Amino acid sequence: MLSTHTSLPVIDISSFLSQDGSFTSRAECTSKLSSACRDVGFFYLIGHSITPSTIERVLSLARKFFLETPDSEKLEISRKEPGDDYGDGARGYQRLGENVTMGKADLHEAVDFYRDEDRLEVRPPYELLHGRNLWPRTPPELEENLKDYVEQMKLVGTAVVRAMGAALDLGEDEDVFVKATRQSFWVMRMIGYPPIPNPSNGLLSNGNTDENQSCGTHTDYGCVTLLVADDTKEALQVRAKDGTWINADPIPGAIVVNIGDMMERWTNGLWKSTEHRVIHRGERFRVSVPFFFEPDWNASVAPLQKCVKETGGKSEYGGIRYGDHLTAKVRGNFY
Ligand SMILES: NC(=[NH2+])NCCC[C@H](N)C(=O)O
Ligand SMILES: O=C(O)CCC(=O)C(=O)O
Ligand SMILES: [Fe+2]
Repeated sequence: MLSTHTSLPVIDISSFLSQDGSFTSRAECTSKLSSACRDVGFFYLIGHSITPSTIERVLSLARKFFLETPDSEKLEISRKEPGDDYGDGARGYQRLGENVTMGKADLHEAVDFYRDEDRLEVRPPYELLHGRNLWPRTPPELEENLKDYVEQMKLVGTAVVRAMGAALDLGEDEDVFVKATRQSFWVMRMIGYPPIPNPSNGLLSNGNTDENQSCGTHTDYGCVTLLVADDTKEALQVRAKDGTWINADPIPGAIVVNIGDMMERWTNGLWKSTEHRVIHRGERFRVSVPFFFEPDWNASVAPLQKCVKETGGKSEYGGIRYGDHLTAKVRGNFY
C-alpha cells in the first residue's frame, strides 16, 4: 500500500520522539535514515505523532485562505520591502509570480512565516528577515491552528535531527544538530498552486509567470524540511542521483522529509541537499505547507570531523552562519 506511487523510503521516527524508544527500533530507524540520506535525501516520515486530523485542518485552512479570502484582504498582509514600517522583505503574502527560482517566476502564491523574534529591539523599520509575522484575518481560526502546528512540528524536527546525529554515529558530537536548532530559525510556508495554464484545460497564462514551473528546481536551505501537501499527484518531483525525476506523491498521514544545505555542509557532502521542483499540470488547485526546521540564526555550520574522514579527508566546505546563508538566498527569491 505504501509503495504504489513512489520509490522513496518510509521511516518510522516514533522511537526518537519518545525518551524511552527501544534500542532495536532506534537502530532500525537510524539504519534506514542513513541509507535514505545518502541515496536520495528524501523520505516519508511516519510515527511522527501529528494526527491525520491536524494535517487535514492545516491543509484545509490554507486552501480556504487561497480560494476564499478576497484579494484585498490577502494584500493587507503583503510582503513588503525591508525598511518599510511594516514588512521585513520576507514575511507575508506573495502573489502569483512574485516568487523567483533560477531567475524565473514561479506559478504559486504563498504566505511565509518565520520564527518570532525574541530580541526586544526588533521594531520598524524592519531589517531583512527581522520583522513580525503577518497573519491572515480569515479564516479566523487559521492563526491559532498554525501557531499550534508550528509547536508540534518543532518537536518532530528535533526528533528527526536527533536521529540524524545517531545515524551518522557522531559519538560525543551526536547531539550537535539538536544543540544547533534549540532556537531554530524555522520557516513555514503556505503555498497555493493553480494548475499550469495550457489551452487544453482552458486556462491561459496572465503573461506574468513562467509557463513551465510551479516552483523551479532548487535545494532547501537548512536542516530538514517537513512537508504536508494535499493529495495531488505528480506535482512535487525529486532529482535522483542518476538525474531522473521521481514523483514524491503524497502518502496519507506521512510527512515528506528532505535535507537542506546545512546538513550537506555538516556532513561534508556525504548527505546531499537534494534538488526538487514542482510542476503542477493537474486539474485542481494544489496546496502544500512545508515547515522548514532550520538551525538557529547564529549557528555556525562547518563540516564535522567524522564526516570529513568518511568523505576522503578533505573539507569541501567552509564554515557559515546559517542566518547569512538564509539572507543570501532570500535576497534572490522575489521579483
Ligand atoms: N525556502 C524555500 N525553500 N523556498 C522554495 C523556493 C525556492 C526559492 N525560490 C529559491 O530560489 O531557492
Ligand atoms: O509544494 C511543494 O511540494 C514543495 C515546495 C518546496 O519545495 C519549497 O517551498 O521549498
Ligand atoms: Fe523546497
